[in-house]
Amino acid sequence: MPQIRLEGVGKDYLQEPDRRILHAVREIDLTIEQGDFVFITGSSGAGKSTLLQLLSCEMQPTHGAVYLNNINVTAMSRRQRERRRMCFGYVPQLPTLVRKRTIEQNLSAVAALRPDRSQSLTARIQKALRLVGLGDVLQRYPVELSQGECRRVELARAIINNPEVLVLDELTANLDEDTAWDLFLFLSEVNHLGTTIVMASHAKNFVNLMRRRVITLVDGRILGDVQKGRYGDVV
Ligand SMILES: Nc1ncnc2c1ncn2[C@@H]1O[C@H](COP(=O)(O)OP(=O)(O)OP(=O)(O)O)[C@@H](O)[C@H]1O
Repeated sequence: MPQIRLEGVGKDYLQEPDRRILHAVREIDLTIEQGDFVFITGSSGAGKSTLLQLLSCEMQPTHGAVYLNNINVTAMSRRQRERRRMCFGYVPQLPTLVRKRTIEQNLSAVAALRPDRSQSLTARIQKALRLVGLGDVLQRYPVELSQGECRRVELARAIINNPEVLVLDELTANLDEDTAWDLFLFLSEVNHLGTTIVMASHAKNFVNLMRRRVITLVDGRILGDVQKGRYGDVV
């Protein structure tokens, strides 16, 4: 049974000021199995971020349905959908750390959603930060960290509740090669332990080195879906 299945999924946006309808994602049929590592590639505006938000139930489609473990999530109430969303760890494209909160406060809001009696919140936060290669930054504010460190904090927040699926939107954009490579190696290990990873990326070199499943979007449609693919593969 596929972990995630999209059937005829489309997303339209109403564009201001002329109220033109933009078909950002069109009639997508897609299945993702538990343990897959999938790159979503395509040029700017191809619909990658929209597709990630649709498949992780962050956004409702205009057409079609999203199934998680064969259950139609699109047909659920908002509250039921939000509960299902707990199985995802999501790092959006734009930074989302709250500037006026410490790193500990930023992570504890998410960690508290899935309490674990065997460990304190602080211990869990420290562990997640260590896993992504960060030292003691608990009492620091986002503005006191580099861009790469902030991305790592966002990744730590995404993994803290042991999600079944990690959905990552341009996690390594604007990071130096060493930092990006460290993150790709970390993600390989997480995937090896069974977590599904779906990642939008422009990082051509890394996509080519990793040789995982590569989905290529063009104008909101899937043009290529290649196992052990390379950036831009369409067959
Ligand atoms: N909230 C929105 N309202 C209106 N149009 C939107 C909205 N979000 C995205 N779009 C448009 O939908 C299309 C797809 O956007 P999306 O962000 O999914 O593409 P992308 O492939 O992730 O692009 P990039 O690589 O630049 O991040 C673009 O033309 C974008 O301008």
